[in-house]
Amino acid sequence: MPSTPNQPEPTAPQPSNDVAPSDATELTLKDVGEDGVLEQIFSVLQAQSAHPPAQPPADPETHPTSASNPVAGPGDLIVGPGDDAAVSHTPGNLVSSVDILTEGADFLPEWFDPYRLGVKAAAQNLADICSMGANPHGLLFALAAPDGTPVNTVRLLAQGLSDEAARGGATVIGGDLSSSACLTSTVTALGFIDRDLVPVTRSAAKPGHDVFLAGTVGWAAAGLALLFAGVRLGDDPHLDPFIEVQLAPRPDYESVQNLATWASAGIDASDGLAGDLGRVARASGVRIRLDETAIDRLAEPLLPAAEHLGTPEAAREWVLGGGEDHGFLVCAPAGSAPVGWTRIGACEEGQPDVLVGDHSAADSAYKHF
Ligand SMILES: Nc1ncnc2c1ncn2[C@@H]1O[C@H](COP(=O)(O)OP(=O)(O)O)[C@@H](O)[C@H]1O
Ligand SMILES: Cc1ncc(C[n+]2csc(CCOP(=O)(O)OP(=O)(O)O)c2C)c(N)n1
Ligand SMILES: [Mg+2]
Repeated sequence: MPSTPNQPEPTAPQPSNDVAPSDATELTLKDVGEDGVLEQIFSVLQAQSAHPPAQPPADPETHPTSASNPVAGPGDLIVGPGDDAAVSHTPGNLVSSVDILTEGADFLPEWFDPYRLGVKAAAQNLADICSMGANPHGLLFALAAPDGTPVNTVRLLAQGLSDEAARGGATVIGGDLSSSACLTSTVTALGFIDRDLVPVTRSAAKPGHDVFLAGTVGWAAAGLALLFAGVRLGDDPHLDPFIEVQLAPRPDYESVQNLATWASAGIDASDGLAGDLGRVARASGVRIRLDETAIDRLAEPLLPAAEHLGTPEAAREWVLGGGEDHGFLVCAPAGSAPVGWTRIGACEEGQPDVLVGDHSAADSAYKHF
């Protein structure tokens, strides 16, 4: 039976290879020009494909995701970055998604960390592909940045993106550059699903299904609250893991391998567990009842962060309402989830809703506007 969800390892992801920052370290995008920036990005991506990524140590007890055994992606890249478009030899049906990270809405300059932002840009897109039951293949990296941005910032971004892509079984296959008043990274992810498999959509939950979680929920929200309160990585080792998940979420890609063979409906929890399940409930026409004991269990590890901020009740709120960990939520027949998944509730007949006790939480998803 599925047990405790995987805990993120507290170790920070680090740039994986020994690419020298080059003599362009102090130079800006304006100094080197568009071709110069591209050269820098390509050198990071090429070094990446020459060296398999070094992985932060994972504790197999708490983090079954085998970081040292990246998920193998489908398809072969025939033409990579540097031409008008990438060309891939691909199996299966195409699965595609895009997500934006923008200064102000998704991170603040006060805690901007380019390597980790690259990881986050890859993770949030790979999670969308995986939650459909597909295998990631490639990422397209569109970057708009002020012309005074250091070139090394872009190198680190590309490296974080590329390292996390490798962890998810994908590669960076192209992108675009533009100048802008503030930094915006837009990543498009492409993946594939076997033609004989049914994609895991939001609309296929049925009364009688159990609801399962792989990965974490609430850690990124705790990290965000800490960052807003002025806490930074390195200030307190007990708080670092939360900030780490906010800055560089690392979804449990291993658990979603073969998802389409056993799960019916699914979503990655980017906007909050209850709100995202609300989307599943509405799309499927089911009522989801969450197990309060499971929610309390998920809240427990967040208590150090909540107590640090003087708001112990926040732990539960982060679990139900916090996004950005990119934990995976699926609805599937009881008993069908493999090891690594935790049962957190069930689907039943009724008005579409997400119930925690008597409380409806279906409309709590994070909204940009
Ligand atoms: N600007 C847009 N144009 C077309 N479709 C969009 C746009 N923005 C969002 N969507 C679609 O709306 C749905 C919900 O988007 P979103 O909330 O961003 O999903 P997710 O949390 O999976 O990233 C997705 O299918 C997405 O493709
Ligand atoms: C400065 C700042 N404010 C707020 C947040 C919180 N936040 C931003 S986006 C988001 C939800 C997910 O983002 P979205 O871009 O909508 O991802 P999607 O649902 O499309 O996958 C949250 C909780 C943050 N990370 N940084
Ligand atoms: Mg989106």
